[in-house]
Amino acid sequence: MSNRSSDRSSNGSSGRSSDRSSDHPVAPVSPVSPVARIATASRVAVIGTGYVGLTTGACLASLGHHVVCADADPHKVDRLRRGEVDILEPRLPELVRDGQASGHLEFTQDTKASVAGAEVVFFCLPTPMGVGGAADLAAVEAVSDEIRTALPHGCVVVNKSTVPVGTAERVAALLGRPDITVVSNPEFLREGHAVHDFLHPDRIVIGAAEQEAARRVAGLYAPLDAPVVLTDTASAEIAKYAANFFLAMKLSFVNNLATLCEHFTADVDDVVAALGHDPRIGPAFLKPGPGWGGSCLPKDTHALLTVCEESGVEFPLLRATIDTNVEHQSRLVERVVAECSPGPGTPHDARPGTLPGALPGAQPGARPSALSGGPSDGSGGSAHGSLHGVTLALLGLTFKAGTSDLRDSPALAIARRLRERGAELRAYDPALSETRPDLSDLLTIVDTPEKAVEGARACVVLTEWPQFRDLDWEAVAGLLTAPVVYDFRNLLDPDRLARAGLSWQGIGRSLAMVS
Ligand SMILES: NC(=O)C1=CN([C@@H]2O[C@H](COP(=O)(O)OP(=O)(O)OC[C@H]3O[C@@H](n4cnc5c(N)ncnc54)[C@H](O)[C@@H]3O)[C@@H](O)[C@H]2O)C=CC1
Ligand SMILES: O=C(O)[C@H]1O[C@H](OP(=O)(O)OP(=O)(O)OC[C@H]2O[C@@H](n3ccc(=O)[nH]c3=O)[C@H](O)[C@@H]2O)[C@H](O)[C@@H](O)[C@@H]1O
Repeated sequence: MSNRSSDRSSNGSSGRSSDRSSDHPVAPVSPVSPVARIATASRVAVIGTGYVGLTTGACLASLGHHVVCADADPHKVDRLRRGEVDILEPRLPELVRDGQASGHLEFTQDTKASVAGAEVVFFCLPTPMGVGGAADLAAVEAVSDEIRTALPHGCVVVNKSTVPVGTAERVAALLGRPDITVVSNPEFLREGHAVHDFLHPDRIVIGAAEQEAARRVAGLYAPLDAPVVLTDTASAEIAKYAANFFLAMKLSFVNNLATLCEHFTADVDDVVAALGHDPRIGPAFLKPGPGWGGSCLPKDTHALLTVCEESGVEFPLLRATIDTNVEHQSRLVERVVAECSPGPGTPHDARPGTLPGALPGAQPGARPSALSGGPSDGSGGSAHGSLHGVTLALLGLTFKAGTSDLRDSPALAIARRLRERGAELRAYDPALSETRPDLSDLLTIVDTPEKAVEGARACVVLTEWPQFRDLDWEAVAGLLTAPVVYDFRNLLDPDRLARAGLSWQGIGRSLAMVS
């Protein structure tokens, strides 16, 4: 394609306020600075009003475009028409209500009707993990079929969903409309920062076989101050998977690094700080945790793996990235099992220092050779320990702080493994205490942290909600039967916990180092 180029938008590059260079899971939600409105408004349809579609629709409307959003879920459409947004995204409810009030934003359940008069039609449809790990394109295919005859002559169909390479061509074939160009315009927003990221993107990637279609899509974003990468559809599709794969790779790297640090009584946070000063590496996205998850990183890495396997392309790093995540979670679970299993000589109500591998929480530094990690031989300790009769308190269930999304949450993956080992689980998550999703086959959701820890054998922090830092840890110590806190986000202040009489166990950091 002739328009392969990497350039900057006409607005230049200054002034963007993206906070991703310092991105880590506990980053505060960044303020969204105002963005100028468009000079020439377009008529846009957005199909699918989830995290990506609703954000796209509401933000494009805020720029001055006329947007009709369609969704197959009638309840969601009803709620949106009433201005009710059921996902946790700062500023999104306001943008939805403003868009409706100004007449720039409408919602319908009628997908076919939504495209009437549209110059640009966005697909923001789910592409979940399907059989064998491949991306399930059922929604994309169904909608292509549904709207093919209703699309206005010469309009542009834009795929914002994350899809395997070749999908733009496939959608074009399904539409069977030579007058219509299918453009790939992958989305890079993060949940919990969706509006900010949409209005202040690091880059806008547009893949198209026709310059005119690419220009029309780029024009929609004209007020945003962002670099635009114009390319072909295959490159745009690969760029999206490559970004999520690279992010996952950083996390698998840092989680393995944490294990290495545990082995040598080093401090992973200091190691990352040292790495991060090198501008070729940077500090972002290197916070160790309970494994990476969420609605996209797991499904996208698996989908890319399937693409590689099907096309006969070897990409060993990708397999290693996925496997490392699973192994990391096993290691964390085995740590808990090894220390909390009510085996001989491990009484349920043991005090600090009497647990195998536990650190004397009230005396940081008293055992400098003791690591926050459990067995560091890579095996993660005994795989045979049982947690039958053991109650554990889980703090945090969402896949990261700032969202209520549970899709592929590492917290749930760890909970499932602990449950398989026989543990009774009581969980508190600030984003779920009102909605209380039914997870009754796995755990009990309670509405305060105190109810979670009362009578529990230990507490496991799985999501980095900042408010956990300020819990009444003295009260927690009094409610747990053994005063151990597994901080799998390195969120808490170990000295603060020690003062409360709790033994803190983080990832990749020894108590000797943190004190
Ligand atoms: N969630 C995220 O942070 C990001 C997601 N993506 C990608 O964007 C795509 C959408 O993701 P989300 O917005 O998270 O999904 P979502 O699950 O939140 O929303 C999808 C919406 O599409 C609707 N839908 C499903 N089938 C439909 C049909 N046949 N007709 C009309 N509406 C239909 C659903 O009712 C739902 O409201 C996926 O490919 C995802 O990988 C890309 C970047 C960020
Ligand atoms: O394609 C997508 O859907 C999106 O996927 C991720 O965004 P998101 O799923 O919102 O979540 P992230 O903030 O990337 O976090 C993913 C996982 O990594 C974990 N994480 C993240 C950063 C870190 O330093 N450490 C860490 O453990 C989080 O806790 C979480 O489990 C990408 O960051 C977005 O750019 C992308 O658009």
